[in-house]
Amino acid sequence: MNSVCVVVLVMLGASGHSFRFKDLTDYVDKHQDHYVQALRDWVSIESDSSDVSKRAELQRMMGVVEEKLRGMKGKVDVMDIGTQTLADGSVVPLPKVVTAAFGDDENKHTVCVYGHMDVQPARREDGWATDPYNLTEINGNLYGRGASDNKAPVLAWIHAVEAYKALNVELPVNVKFLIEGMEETGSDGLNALVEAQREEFFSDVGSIIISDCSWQSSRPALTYGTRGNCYFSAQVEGPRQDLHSGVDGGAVIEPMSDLIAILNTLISASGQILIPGVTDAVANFTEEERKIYEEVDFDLDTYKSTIGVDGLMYNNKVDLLAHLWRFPTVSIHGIEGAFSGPGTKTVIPAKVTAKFSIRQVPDMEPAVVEKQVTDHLHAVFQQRKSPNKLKVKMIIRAKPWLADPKHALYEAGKRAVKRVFSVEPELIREGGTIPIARTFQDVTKKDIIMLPIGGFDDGLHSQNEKISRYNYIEGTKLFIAYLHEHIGSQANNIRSSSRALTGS
Ligand SMILES: CC(C)C[C@H](N)C(=O)NCC(=O)O
Repeated sequence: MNSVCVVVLVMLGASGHSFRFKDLTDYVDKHQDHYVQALRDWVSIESDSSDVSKRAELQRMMGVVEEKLRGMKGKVDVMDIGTQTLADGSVVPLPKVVTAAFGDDENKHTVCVYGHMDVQPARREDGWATDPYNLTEINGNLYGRGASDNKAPVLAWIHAVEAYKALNVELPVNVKFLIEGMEETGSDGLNALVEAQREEFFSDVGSIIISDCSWQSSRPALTYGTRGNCYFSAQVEGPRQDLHSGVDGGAVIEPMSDLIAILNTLISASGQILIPGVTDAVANFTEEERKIYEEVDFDLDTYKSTIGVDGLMYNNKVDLLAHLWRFPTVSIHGIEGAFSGPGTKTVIPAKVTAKFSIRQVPDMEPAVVEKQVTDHLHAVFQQRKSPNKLKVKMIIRAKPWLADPKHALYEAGKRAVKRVFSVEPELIREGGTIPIARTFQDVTKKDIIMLPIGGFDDGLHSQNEKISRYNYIEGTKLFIAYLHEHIGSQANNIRSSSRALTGS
């Protein structure tokens, strides 16, 4: 091959499309302060989906996304997904879903970028060093609730498309967006929307991209699996109202004692799930998986110091990663109705409701887990012969998702990572849950790639959540590169190559 051919090939890329990557990334570099300000504006909106008193803010957030996409001249639609019935029976509107389309060239592949605008709760007094809703930059990190999960990644995708348009560079693929506002609480209403839109919005979509997760180390990663989530409430109700522990203590069987006792039968100190049958369906840990885990750049000491603990459940990398990614676990999150303020209130709470969840993996079935957990808790409660009443309810039923990391989409992802970061990405799974991922796979039958830009130490859901300026800006470049590399995989090849593995 002569040098003229080489130069032409570099300019056109493997696909034959011209690709002004340097112009695009220069544009991103020049606009980075503007991108940080956009993130500051978005983080300032308290779009907490778990607190209905914040529902107006969440709706406002969805309106801001809609306006942004309209301003970019996308074909925008706002979809009503109905209402949510709360525990007390009241009904509130669900936040609207915003979709947009950039380009409708039939000769091009169409990707759909999914993201969410809702966040977990955050209050300064939870231990944040800065106001969670005022994005604050310290040493290259941008601190704020939702910064990493998932506002910066959604903005990075929007800015990637914006850069192509601003420089008049033809988008190599048609790009659609689907942005929701209930991800953190189980994507209420979205499953039905995906079903309803299968032959409409999704008809021309070739593949779906999700950037709602994090790297496992400082090395960029591609994610090929997430755990699911069966989230429960267990309520024990006793006296008509709260009692005085001096006046009545000793006479009554306390709801809190009942509740703590049954919660203590969920998981052992060494991490073994004690609910009969729950782990029976878990898929076998294969040698192939073990080999992938061995390749992951993950240091236990760094992990310990990042999360601030002295010891872990497992002391070798492979076992630890396996228990983070592909084995189930039980977490107890909190108790509603319990005294939790400062001071020394001596109350006997009359009604207490525990919240706990089981991160669920292939091949567990939520309906089976629901029955196993409910039967188990009622059986141990019965043994206590308590006069109190127990009610168990499964509130979130999100299935796990698993893809084939050898799929052509992942090859495109690898090339994009290499182009931007000059390293091979690692292939990882994610212990958290993206509830809609599995529905996308099962209902639309489209292939999915998870392309994370969050850092391993971003502190999602925790105090002082952040994303680094580096990850945000280089992540935008990664998305620009991915849109190009995607066509390098040849749309036909992507459409016909092996489908994602399902797991159940
Ligand atoms: C790391 C997760 C996949 C991020 C996601 N946005 C999330 O928080 N999902 C809800 C969950 O509880 O896992």
